[in-house]
Amino acid sequence: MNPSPAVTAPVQQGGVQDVAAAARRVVDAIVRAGDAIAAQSGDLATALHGVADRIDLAAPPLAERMTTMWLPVDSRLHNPVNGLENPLAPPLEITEGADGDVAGSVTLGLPYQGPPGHVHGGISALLLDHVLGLANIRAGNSGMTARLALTYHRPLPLFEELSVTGRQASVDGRKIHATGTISADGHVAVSAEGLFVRPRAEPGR
Ligand SMILES: CCCCCCCCCC(=O)SCCNC(=O)CCNC(=O)[C@H](O)C(C)(C)COP(=O)(O)OP(=O)(O)OC[C@H]1O[C@@H](n2cnc3c(N)ncnc32)[C@H](O)[C@@H]1OP(=O)(O)O
Repeated sequence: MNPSPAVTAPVQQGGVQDVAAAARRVVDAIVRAGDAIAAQSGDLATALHGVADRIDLAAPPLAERMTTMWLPVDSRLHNPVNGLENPLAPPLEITEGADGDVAGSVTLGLPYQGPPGHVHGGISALLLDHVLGLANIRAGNSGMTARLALTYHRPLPLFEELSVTGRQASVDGRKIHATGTISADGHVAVSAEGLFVRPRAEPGR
């Protein structure tokens, strides 16, 4: 039997992952500081634009980047959930369960706030869509999200470690069902049922 495809990417020190981590820190600091940085806003904006200009100068043409970033390892590095090279990714730390399930842990700060002190519901959907998708990839049968039904049982706290789980439940032709949860302090706060549809095979493939 083939081993299930890996859904985690290697952690690297000193590369693009460090730059993404620094950018994440900037986002968090801006949201935490709020009006406290109003007096320095001109200087700060100029400095940050300067950093963005340096990075833009080094970036390849978009079409080139769009090709290389979908190589299998790169897609695990740049996605907006556990992609360590993507500053938008919280990032969720993924572990692959021995039983084929996928689990993740993450602690979310103020940039992800919805209700006061709690996680925005759309962020929960993002985490679960991704982890259910990864569980399907691990199971060797994956597809596009066609429907994602979420139940919000209780508010999900910021600043506490959250556990995210996903598992493939069944496969019916091109239709794949997967389920998952997000828990805090051992209590399920959000549960999900997803329908994923494997794209039709292209003619000649
Ligand atoms: C590290 C890498 C990270 C990897 C993990 C990432 C996971 C993230 C996953 C995503 O976020 S994907 C992006 C969000 N999803 C989309 O953009 C999908 C947009 N929709 C589509 O592209 C198409 O609608 C889709 C491929 C889902 C289905 O189109 P098809 O033309 O292949 O479906 P078709 O009409 O042939 O239906 C096939 C079966 O699925 C059913 N179906 C399709 N869409 C449905 C739907 N929306 N709700 C319920 N059932 C649906 C349909 O009824 C039918 O059932 P039966 O076989 O029983 O008749």
